[in-house]
Amino acid sequence: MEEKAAVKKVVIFGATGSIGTQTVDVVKQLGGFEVVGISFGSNIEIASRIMRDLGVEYYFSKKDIGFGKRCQSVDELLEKTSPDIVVCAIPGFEGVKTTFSALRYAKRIALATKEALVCAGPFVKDLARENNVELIPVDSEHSAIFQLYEPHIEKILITASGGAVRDVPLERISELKPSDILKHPTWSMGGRITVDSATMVNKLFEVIEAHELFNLEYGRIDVKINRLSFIHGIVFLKDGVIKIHAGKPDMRIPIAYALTYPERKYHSYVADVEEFDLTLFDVERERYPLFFYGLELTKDNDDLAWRIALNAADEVAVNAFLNREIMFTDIEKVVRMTIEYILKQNISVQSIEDVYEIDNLARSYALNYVEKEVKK
Ligand SMILES: NC(=O)C1=CN([C@@H]2O[C@H](COP(=O)(O)OP(=O)(O)OC[C@H]3O[C@@H](n4cnc5c(N)ncnc54)[C@H](OP(=O)(O)O)[C@@H]3O)[C@@H](O)[C@H]2O)C=CC1
Ligand SMILES: CC(=O)[C@@H](O)[C@H](O)COP(=O)(O)O
Ligand SMILES: [Mn+2]
Repeated sequence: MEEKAAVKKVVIFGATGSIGTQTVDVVKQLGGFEVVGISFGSNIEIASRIMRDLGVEYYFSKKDIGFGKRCQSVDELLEKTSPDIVVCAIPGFEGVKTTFSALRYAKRIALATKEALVCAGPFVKDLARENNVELIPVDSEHSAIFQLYEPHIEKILITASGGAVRDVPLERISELKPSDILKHPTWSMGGRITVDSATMVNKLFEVIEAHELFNLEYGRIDVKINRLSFIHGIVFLKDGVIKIHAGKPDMRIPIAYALTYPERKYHSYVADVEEFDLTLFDVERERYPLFFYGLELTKDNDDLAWRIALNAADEVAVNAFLNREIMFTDIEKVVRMTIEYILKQNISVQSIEDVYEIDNLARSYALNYVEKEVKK
């Protein structure tokens, strides 16, 4: 008789967000997974709904939701729940910190928080190896490459949608407001990543993420625009074979794969040939200056310092933009100036403590720069 697989215990960090709530949908369809704990920021309404709906016992948040068992820290949440899988889906540097916690307790991390690999890729990978933690990407393009991956790779390609600015005349981009930039053409996501799609800082993060996950030199990672986000990733093998990963944009698919890997158990809509969009366009240099600025930096600087500064400054600038304190095009200034400041300090990142220190330094610089030089 076939043995029944044990139910897997899951903790979701960032449960009330776009990835978090889609993870809840997936778990409900799949069966065989029990959400034993969640963390969230301030959305008590959605958190309460998830807790009740799934019968979640533990949570961590600065807010008290009035029922369930509230933990005092992320570490306590992980200690109490002993999860098999942690879904890391908190954006920004807070997401980096909580991913480090997950690396000490989980057997598998379903990683949406790409910032962890951008700011601290080598440390994240070392800890995963030492603690025997499987690191499975959730980011759609990286899930695609992960699913296609085999040795003998010549190069890979990940796609970009082009974000909200892709069809806007260049001279009008600076006028765009948060409500314009938050209209993503293909995906429905949280605020930070949606703005990052428009600057293509998201794609710069993803190039770095692919470099870390698949140990590929930057020169072997290509980016093209696919307007419907129908193609997610392409792997070019040395024997001439090209493998394409495609399908309608739906984050539930990579989330489910990260939970069920190496099996596939999730059911979703299957696109018909009439819906295929296999056309790829070049990324325009003038439209996405930060993306190209960052790509230049990958060429001769493999130290982490500029990457930590990139994330910190972008986080500060995107917040300021969403709060209507700076213009969309000011994001570029804040990020460039902060990276240049950090590069001048000539700090080599040797430890996780250094990562925290540089984040602090870059964040303070960026905040000050926004306040003194760019605020409207
Ligand atoms: N959304 C997507 O399709 C994709 C997202 N990603 C990555 O996944 C991550 C999450 O993105 P997304 O789901 O879109 O983001 P959202 O903004 O939709 O959700 C963020 C979640 O994190 C919580 N949160 C935010 N700040 C804190 C904090 N300081 N402490 C504790 N919890 C916090 C929020 O809580 P609350 O709302 O309750 O305050 C919310 O639950 C990001 O790293 C993003 O780059 C990657 C690929 C695709
Ligand atoms: C869904 C997902 O993986 C996002 O990271 C996506 O890549 C964002 O869209 P852009 O291609 O516009 O950056
Ligand atoms: Mn992506």
